[in-house]
Amino acid sequence: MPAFRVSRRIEIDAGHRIMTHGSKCRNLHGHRYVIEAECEARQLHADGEQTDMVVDFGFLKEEMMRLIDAPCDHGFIAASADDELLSLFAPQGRDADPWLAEIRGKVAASGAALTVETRMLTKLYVVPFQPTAECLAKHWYGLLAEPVKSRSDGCARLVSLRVWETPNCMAEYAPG
Ligand SMILES: Nc1nc2c(c(=O)[nH]1)N=C([C@H](O)[C@H](O)COP(=O)(O)OP(=O)(O)OP(=O)(O)O)CN2
Repeated sequence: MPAFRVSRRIEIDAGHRIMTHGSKCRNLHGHRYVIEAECEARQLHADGEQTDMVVDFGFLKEEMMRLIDAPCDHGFIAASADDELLSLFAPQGRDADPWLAEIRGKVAASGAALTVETRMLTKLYVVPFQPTAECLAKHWYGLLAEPVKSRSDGCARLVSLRVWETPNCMAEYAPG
């Protein structure tokens, strides 16, 4: 079946580590992540402000900035299971255990937790998985799928979400 596809990229800077990695990715390090959302529609909008579009690139950018850039850019992305790492971020003068329990509660309830109530007031985004490119692609796909549908008045669907960690390394999530 023929279809139209459009895609939009944003770039963010964020730190992470893969605690189970056998080599250098165990270290705290950062990436300029490139994130690309691809959307598809069988038919273009027939009328309104998105006439002859799958979804307005501007709407797609707004949603990617709200859901991905705002919580993660210039932040640190951490796995909720990474006790050693999270203890480094616990605010000074506070017992780390209740702080961590609160964050894990938010992760369990909402799928992720954003806080700047940390040591050095660092922006911290905690997720219930290891922050590999694959898992981040699936996570961001999950956040973006519904807004793509609603901002396109049901015309478009999110086909895939790609995450480049480096110019040479990309992971894609596409539920099919
Ligand atoms: N399948 C995956 N493999 C790796 C991931 C990942 O998310 N999914 N992540 C890492 C590290 O985080 C690392 O930053 C990237 O690894 P690597 O290719 O070794 O990085 P380079 O700096 O060598 O990349 P180049 O662009 O080739 O210089 C490891 N593996």
